[in-house]
Amino acid sequence: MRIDVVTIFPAYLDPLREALLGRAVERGLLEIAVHDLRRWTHDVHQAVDDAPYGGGPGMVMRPQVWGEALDEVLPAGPQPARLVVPTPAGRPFTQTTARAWADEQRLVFACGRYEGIDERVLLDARARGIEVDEVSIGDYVLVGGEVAVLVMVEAVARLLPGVLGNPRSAAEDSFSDGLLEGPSYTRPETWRELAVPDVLRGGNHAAIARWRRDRALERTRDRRPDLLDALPPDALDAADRAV
Ligand SMILES: Nc1cc(-c2cccs2)n[nH]1
Repeated sequence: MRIDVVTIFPAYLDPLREALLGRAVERGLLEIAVHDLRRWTHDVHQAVDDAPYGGGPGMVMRPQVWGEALDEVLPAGPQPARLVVPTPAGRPFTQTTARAWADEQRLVFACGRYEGIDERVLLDARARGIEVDEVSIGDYVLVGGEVAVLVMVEAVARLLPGVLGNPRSAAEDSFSDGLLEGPSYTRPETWRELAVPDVLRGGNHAAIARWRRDRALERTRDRRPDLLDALPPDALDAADRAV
């Protein structure tokens, strides 16, 4: 997978070179290119935004600059690319989104200001046959899209083959079965007079699986009842419903 990010703050994306993602890039499991949007300005001030038509606070990012940037980064023609625009006004980005995008050849992220990018940039991209997704990472407002891109790139990249040490991690993490993950423990067996649950220290794998499922169901019911409501009718068996 190749990921391109267009932003006026390229350094904000440096964390993508660190740790797990940095190693995945070094190993050629994915490519990440970050582009400074100001490269496509032609005025001495390198202006990337302007006052909104119709008035109102803040600034809107100019279509000419974005148009030239995306013409270069996302050339027209038959390429399986997806343009992702983070915005508080977007559709929710979820683990389902991350899994779908993990199958893409190319993802191009456009980091805009909170007040947004001129709508015509998205209309033009769609008119050129490009899939455009406006997505939100949560119901709160950031200043720019860069942090949202870091979140989404990490959520997608960890699903790519070879990126995680143990592929079971991605298969069994929260949301993989529609539930939140339950509590985890490691050594020592007792810490500050708090003991690891006995069942986890025994060798009964069926009992451990049951205990973990029960804790996941309890936690999901307590913190995210909406996820329980969204489960398919046959997702919970009699033992689950007894929790
Ligand atoms: N979920 C979410 C996205 C955003 C922004 C994207 C671009 C500027 S602000 N805020 N909150």
